[in-house]
Amino acid sequence: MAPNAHVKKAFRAMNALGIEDKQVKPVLKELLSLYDKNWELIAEDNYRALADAIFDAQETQATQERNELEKKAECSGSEPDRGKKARESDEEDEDALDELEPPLKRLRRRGEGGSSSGLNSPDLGSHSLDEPTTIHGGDTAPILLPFHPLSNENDPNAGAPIVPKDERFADMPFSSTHQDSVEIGNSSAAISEMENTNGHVEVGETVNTVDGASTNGVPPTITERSSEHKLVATVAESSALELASSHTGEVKINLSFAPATGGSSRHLPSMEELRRAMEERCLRSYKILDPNFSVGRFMDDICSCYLELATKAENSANQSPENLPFLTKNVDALKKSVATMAFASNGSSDLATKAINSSNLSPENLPFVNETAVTMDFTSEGSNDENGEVGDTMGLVVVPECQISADDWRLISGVSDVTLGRETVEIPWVNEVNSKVPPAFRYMPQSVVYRDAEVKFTLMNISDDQCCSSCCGDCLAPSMSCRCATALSGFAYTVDGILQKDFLEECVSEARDPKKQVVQFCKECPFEKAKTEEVVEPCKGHLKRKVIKECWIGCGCVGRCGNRVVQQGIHNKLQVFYTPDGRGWGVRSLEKLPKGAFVCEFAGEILTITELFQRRSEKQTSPVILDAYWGSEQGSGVNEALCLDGTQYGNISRFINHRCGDANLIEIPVHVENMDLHYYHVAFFTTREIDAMEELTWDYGVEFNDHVFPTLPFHCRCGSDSCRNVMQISSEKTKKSKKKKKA
Ligand SMILES: C[S@@+](CC[C@H](N)C(=O)[O-])C[C@H]1O[C@@H](n2cnc3c(N)ncnc32)[C@H](O)[C@@H]1O
Repeated sequence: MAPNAHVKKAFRAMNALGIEDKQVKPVLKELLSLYDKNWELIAEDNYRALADAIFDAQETQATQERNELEKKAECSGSEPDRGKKARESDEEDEDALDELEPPLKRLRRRGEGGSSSGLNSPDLGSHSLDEPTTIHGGDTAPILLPFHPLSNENDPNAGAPIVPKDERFADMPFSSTHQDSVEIGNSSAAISEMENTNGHVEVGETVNTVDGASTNGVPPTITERSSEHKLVATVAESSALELASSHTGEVKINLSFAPATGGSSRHLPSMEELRRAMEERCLRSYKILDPNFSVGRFMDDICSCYLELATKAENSANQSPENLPFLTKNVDALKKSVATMAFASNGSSDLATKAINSSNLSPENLPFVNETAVTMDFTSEGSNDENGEVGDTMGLVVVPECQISADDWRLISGVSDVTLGRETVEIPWVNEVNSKVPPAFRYMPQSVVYRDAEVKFTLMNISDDQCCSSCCGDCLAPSMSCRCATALSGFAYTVDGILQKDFLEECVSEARDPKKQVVQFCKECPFEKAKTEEVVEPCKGHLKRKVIKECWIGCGCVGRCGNRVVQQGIHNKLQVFYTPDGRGWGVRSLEKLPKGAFVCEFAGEILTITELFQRRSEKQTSPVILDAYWGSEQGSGVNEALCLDGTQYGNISRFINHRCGDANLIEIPVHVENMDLHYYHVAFFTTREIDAMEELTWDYGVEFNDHVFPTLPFHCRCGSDSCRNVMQISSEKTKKSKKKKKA
């Protein structure tokens, strides 16, 4: 059978990148099944997903081959002349590495060749990175943006969440894990990581008006300015690195450490190091696939554009601020900034705003890191006054510290990874519904004690029966009799790193099937006590749960032991997206997940229940109560009854929405560090196979007729057939109509 047109096109696009058919075929096959033959998704962004997948496959293969090489080298290593051998093997390794790298990556790294128009028409063999930085005009390659599946005219559902498959149980039970509501988009209340970072950033551009004579003797990397915001000092550091410059050298981009952060004592990376690192990152983070792309040239282009725009302004009669290139296109940020004041003094604040809006310069491509200052250097005619105040012509524009709100900052910086690089995988966000950005919070991959919670991970308190010191290698190997596993009733995980089928089924039925539930009652419930009401109410009961014990540092096994899953962190491709049906942000999986797969844990501040109640009067909370052992023989002291609050400090799980009864995730207590009954990790696992693009949900355990803290009521839109909110509303209606009839 002749290959269909889709297949042909895909092959052609990959061939254009120098990828052979035999490399394309297996990956395409996999992708087709993963995307359920959705060619639209595969073809999006010039077959970006396919190219990505091929690179990933090549990288995996390369790593494997490299590991094998290393292993072989280790085995055959001989003692004499070690230094020379090591040097030689380093060089060989580098060469081998180069050989193993995907061809496109190699090209990009060395600046050999490239295409002139992205994936469709590569033109290998054009500019080298080492060439003079004079490439302008139309031959710059397009930058492919991160993959955000968008709905389109033909397929309005593309990118929309796939409604989870039903997996119903009769009569929805009470669950003792509660989740409070989080105010959507209430970013001003929460502390933002970005705000924090912003506190250190000095972002500015200077358009100095110094004539040629006055610049004599000033090194080209030094910016002339006299702002009270001390950008001069920042750039005048001898450790400044010149990143790029315009063809004529009039415009430069310099990078230096801010002196206040002690940056001057750091190692100053070389241009080559920086370029390599950035190009790797561009490939990884932004999926810039065009072989012609080079960070160096991109920076040079910024300089050239800057010069072009400035020259235009110079030539125009009024030097309109519209022509000033801003490092921000966010109006609100500048409304509050010195920039606005500067223009206002000139009677041009609205023009400043226009200028901001018209700026196409994307700051995400500039190094806006918290310890580093970026400056642009431009020399033209005119003058600044001595105090650095902005004169009548082009002026210094500085966004001062702490003036930009978190939302502004995210808009400006285009931060697309909600984890801020704190997980081993990036988790992008996308909003195809409105212009909202994710709420502000500080991302932390692990829970951290807020203040009083008694959580100790001392080596002293890991008793022998809580670790497997006599194990070695992988505890899941058949010959091992691992204590961690035997402390409970056997291993929860399979060798593939997913939950054992039986274990999962039991967890699900224990949580959802009233006949299987075991509810424990406290003599004095910490929760009821914390309410500080005159009469302490009786305990409402806490669901007993199956728990997992993973191996940890006291154990003799290897880090890759199969009984270490949750502690390895998130590894699947997830995305935060804005739900189209009024549930705010949610999380979906970008790839198919098997049943029983670990997705993420619920990380947040570890609070005592007392702290939770104190906090409740001041802030919104989003707690998960760690009550799996409450009501068992071991009582809970005041500082031992704990919960996790992910509202202000948390991880991706704070975005996971609720679904009544048949959610596709289940939370399972996992002991990692020890078997402390008061603190454990709460890990989410899939209850069934998950499709790519399907939203992930868990049952918060909220009772919609229970208006008692911590369950702040929300109108449930989970859409489940067993929605407790819908049932509750209809039962209330029935009651009301019965009452009416009686009356
Ligand atoms: C932990 S947050 C989940 C993330 C949240 N959607 C957001 O935008 O940040 C919980 C809040 O999300 C909303 N939410 C979660 N599940 C919902 C559902 N099934 N129906 C309506 N709102 C829901 C409620 O406002 C709830 O208080």
